[in-house]
Amino acid sequence: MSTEILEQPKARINLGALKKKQINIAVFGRGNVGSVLIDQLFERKNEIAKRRDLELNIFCIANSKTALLGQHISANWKEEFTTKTQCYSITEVIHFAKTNQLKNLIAIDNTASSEFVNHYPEFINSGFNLVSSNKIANTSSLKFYQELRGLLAKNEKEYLYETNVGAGLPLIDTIKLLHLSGENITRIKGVFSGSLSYIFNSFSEEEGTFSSVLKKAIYVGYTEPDPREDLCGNDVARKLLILARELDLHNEFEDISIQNLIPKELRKVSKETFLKNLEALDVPFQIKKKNLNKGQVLRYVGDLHGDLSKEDGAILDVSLVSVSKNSALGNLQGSDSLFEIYTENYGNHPIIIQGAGAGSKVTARGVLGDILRLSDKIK
Ligand SMILES: NC(=O)C1=CN([C@@H]2O[C@H](COP(=O)(O)OP(=O)(O)OC[C@H]3O[C@@H](n4cnc5c(N)ncnc54)[C@H](O)[C@@H]3O)[C@@H](O)[C@H]2O)C=CC1
Ligand SMILES: N[C@@H](CC=O)C(=O)O
Repeated sequence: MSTEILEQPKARINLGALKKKQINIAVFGRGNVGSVLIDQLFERKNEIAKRRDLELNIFCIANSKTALLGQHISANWKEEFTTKTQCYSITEVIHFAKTNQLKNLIAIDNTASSEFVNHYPEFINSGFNLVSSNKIANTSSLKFYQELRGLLAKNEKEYLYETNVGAGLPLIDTIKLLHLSGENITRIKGVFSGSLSYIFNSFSEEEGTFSSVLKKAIYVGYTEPDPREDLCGNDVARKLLILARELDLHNEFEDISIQNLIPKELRKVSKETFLKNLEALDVPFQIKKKNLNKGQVLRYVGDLHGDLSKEDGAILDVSLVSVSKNSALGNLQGSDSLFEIYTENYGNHPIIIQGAGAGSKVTARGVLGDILRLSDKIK
């Protein structure tokens, strides 16, 4: 019997040359979060291409006034942004995507602008998916919120916003899954703000004035573009409302009871005047600190409670409280947020999610996570 050695057939398919799925990204807002996100995208691009067969391509980078548009923007974007930008409108960006036949589109909203949110429907109708760190769309009227979801479903588009609550922490996804799987969430309580966590953790422990700690929080990028949004409680209130709506509760922003931390005379002045007068906060907060009992510290807390099984049964409170230094909330360090999620089956032992609740790096990483999640969903 003779044995024939068969020659191995030559591979006919060059797998390396197979086209990767190209995801075309327009980034709006190139401030703290936006610019770190763009850098992270360029840093991770090759690794992601290798591991996920995805080509993440940025074709637009814009701030409030000007935009850089190009089929493939390079890692040298900062320099190009100073030399090659143009005034733009959203319609022009959409037109650019159409004429260049760009598919698999994602618009990223890293602004804090309500005006920009008004363009979401235009993006969706033009074939864009959305990712946002901006919390405004989810905290506008319930009517807008529901219509947006209707429009997304009609156009088979996605909208991800994991960084809206807890920056890079996996919070919204966890709440969504618990709720969808039928685990009854009965209460969510905690320190929702990274900046206010940092401010009260430092101020309660250290000798410095309130304004000096606040200035540092602004400087490192923990606060909102207008820090009054944090200090007046709106930012924490928004986060509370976003979580409430994830649980299908029908609350409006006006339903939230909010303790405003800004002295009355500084609430309506311009941002510049406010920033020049931060020292006006020193005495009121020094008094609050002095009035604390031994072993207590200040924490700014959000609380979603009441009857969460009824659409209109929830109570939403945002307030400054004194807690024992030895409690979970009292123990917080740095800019950590802490979310206690109480559910029927977990009883009195809440699921706890804790970690940095603000900062451009963790937030940008969370936005990048949403881009990757969305890229997987795009067929
Ligand atoms: N800083 C943080 O730790 C976190 C921030 N966020 C959210 O991220 C968003 C951005 O925050 P930052 O980067 O700190 O703000 P930033 O003030 O540093 O940057 C905002 C950017 O948006 C641009 N912009 C404003 N209006 C615009 C418009 N109509 N069209 C296009 N661009 C516009 C500005 O020119 C600027 O480039 C905010 O919505 C904030 O709530 C969310 C989680 C954590
Ligand atoms: N200003 C916010 C930033 C994240 O949402 C905060 O302090 O938590």
